[in-house]
Amino acid sequence: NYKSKRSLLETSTGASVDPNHPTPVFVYVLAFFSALGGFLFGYDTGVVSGAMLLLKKEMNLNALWQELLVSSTVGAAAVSALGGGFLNGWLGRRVCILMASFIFSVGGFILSFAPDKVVLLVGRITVGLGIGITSMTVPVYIAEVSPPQLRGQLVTINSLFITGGQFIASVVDGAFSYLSHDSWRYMLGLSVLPATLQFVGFFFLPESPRWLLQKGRDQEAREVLCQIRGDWDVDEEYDTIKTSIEEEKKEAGQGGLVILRILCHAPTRRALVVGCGLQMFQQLSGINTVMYYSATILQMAGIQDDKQAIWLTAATSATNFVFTVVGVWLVERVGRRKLTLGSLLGTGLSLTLLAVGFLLSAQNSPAVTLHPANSLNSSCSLYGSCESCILDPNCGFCYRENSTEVFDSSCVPVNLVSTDHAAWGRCLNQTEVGGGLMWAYNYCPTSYSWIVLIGLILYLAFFAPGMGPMPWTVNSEIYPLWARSTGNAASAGVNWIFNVLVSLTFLHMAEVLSYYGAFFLYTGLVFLALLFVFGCLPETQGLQLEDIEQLFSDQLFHREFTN
Ligand SMILES: O[C@H]1[C@H](O)[C@@H](O)[C@H](O)[C@@H](O)[C@H]1O
Repeated sequence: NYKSKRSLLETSTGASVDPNHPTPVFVYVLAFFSALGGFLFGYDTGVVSGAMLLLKKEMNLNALWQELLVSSTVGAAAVSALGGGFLNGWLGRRVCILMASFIFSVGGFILSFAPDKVVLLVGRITVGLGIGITSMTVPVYIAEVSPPQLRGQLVTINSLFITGGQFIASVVDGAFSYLSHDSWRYMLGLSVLPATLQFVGFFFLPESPRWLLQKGRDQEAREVLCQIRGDWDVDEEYDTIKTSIEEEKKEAGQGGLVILRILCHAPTRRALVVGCGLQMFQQLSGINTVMYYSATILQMAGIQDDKQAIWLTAATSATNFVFTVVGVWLVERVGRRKLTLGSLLGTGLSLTLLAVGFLLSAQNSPAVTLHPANSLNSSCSLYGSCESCILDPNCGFCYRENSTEVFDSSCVPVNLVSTDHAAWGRCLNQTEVGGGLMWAYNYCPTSYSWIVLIGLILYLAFFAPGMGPMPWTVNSEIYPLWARSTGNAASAGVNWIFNVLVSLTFLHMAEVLSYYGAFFLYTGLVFLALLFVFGCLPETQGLQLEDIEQLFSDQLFHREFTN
């Protein structure tokens, strides 16, 4: 069974894994420069929301262009992650990282000097191409240079840099939003700095010894191993990698498309199912929806100053970042499997709480009491409650409130240039109106907001240590060397494809199912994920990469997991 197989593996390679042996500082340097790729991934996906608030006014962007500028990056990342597998196997991890940081720098320049929206789109696509390659290469590189007992932690640091990048992006968005003219150029262009740092750094850093050995560059591989293992005896690790490459050649054959060989060879096929499944479920848990709509969620919770919205997003990404630190700390203490299972359970319960909060708010949604004369030719006038009003992206809720109730409320069209105001009427220029008049776009005043707020914080606290980083960490280790680039490319591609799908469908889904329906749906998906992980994910902690394939020699869902 699984447990005895694991202990067998531990004794077969245990000799080379001495947890008390000091790890050379050089490995941390490698991990740091690689994880700058994670930082860029996080920064460039995170910075766009704040930049968009300014861009849509300055460049007069309609909804389609806003959507294009946000989603094109994620779409391009999907394409380049899939293509990155081939580049990775062919040119090596180091050249791919150099290439990605170069692409990031070029993208950053294009974005900061963009004269119009078309050039902006080119810049966003360029940056996306960099993100895709980075997202699949960096975890592989870190996993391949790390000693087994530190591998989980070092690869998870890359995820910490992703959430760190998202956090810094939201702080930069907040800071530059005070400089009105052209400040989006700084927001989007700042990523050139870490990209250049990574490019220069990687000029001096070595290629992965495993890739070198696979390409028959044995001498170089041995030199790199000596460099990254300090005064350890590298003979055993060197021999294990070499033998496993030879065995792999015999077992899985050599010719043909790698993806077909992965699919025809049962253990790698199972690993691919696990890897892609984890990445799919990560996105289906709704992380990016929760992060993106966190400002709205917090507004519902009573913080109604629009100027603060950008800082509220920073608070959310800070929470995501801080709890990823917990993941880095736990991954080598409790292992990948328990961490992921615990995280999913907590995420599912928090989503239930979020959904219940939204449900109670919807059921107690304030009624529309005023129907201004000129609203009759707009669809907004048809809605009878705040809930149905705000689910229509063209409408907002204009109202007064005292300490106990909402009154004098109407549903009116939103100003399409700035959703901070109505298109006409009492809430046309909210700042001048005063007198207790409020404008709510995307949310309703509710007294159940505290449930939603607690749900949001718990969601991030549970998601960030496990389901955030583990799909990346596990994918970096479950494939044998010959299948590693392709396996990671496929699973990273799945991650990006589901990222696009979830973000493009959320608002439509909310229109049909309302917010609580959408969150109940995510809850259901998370419980499915729990079953999937319970049945399929073996523990890879502490094992040498070359031994992990054996964990997939049994059927998925049929294993006896005692861990
Ligand atoms: O692991 C990361 C992380 O959790 C991010 O916060 C999220 O935006 C990404 O989509 C995900 O891949």
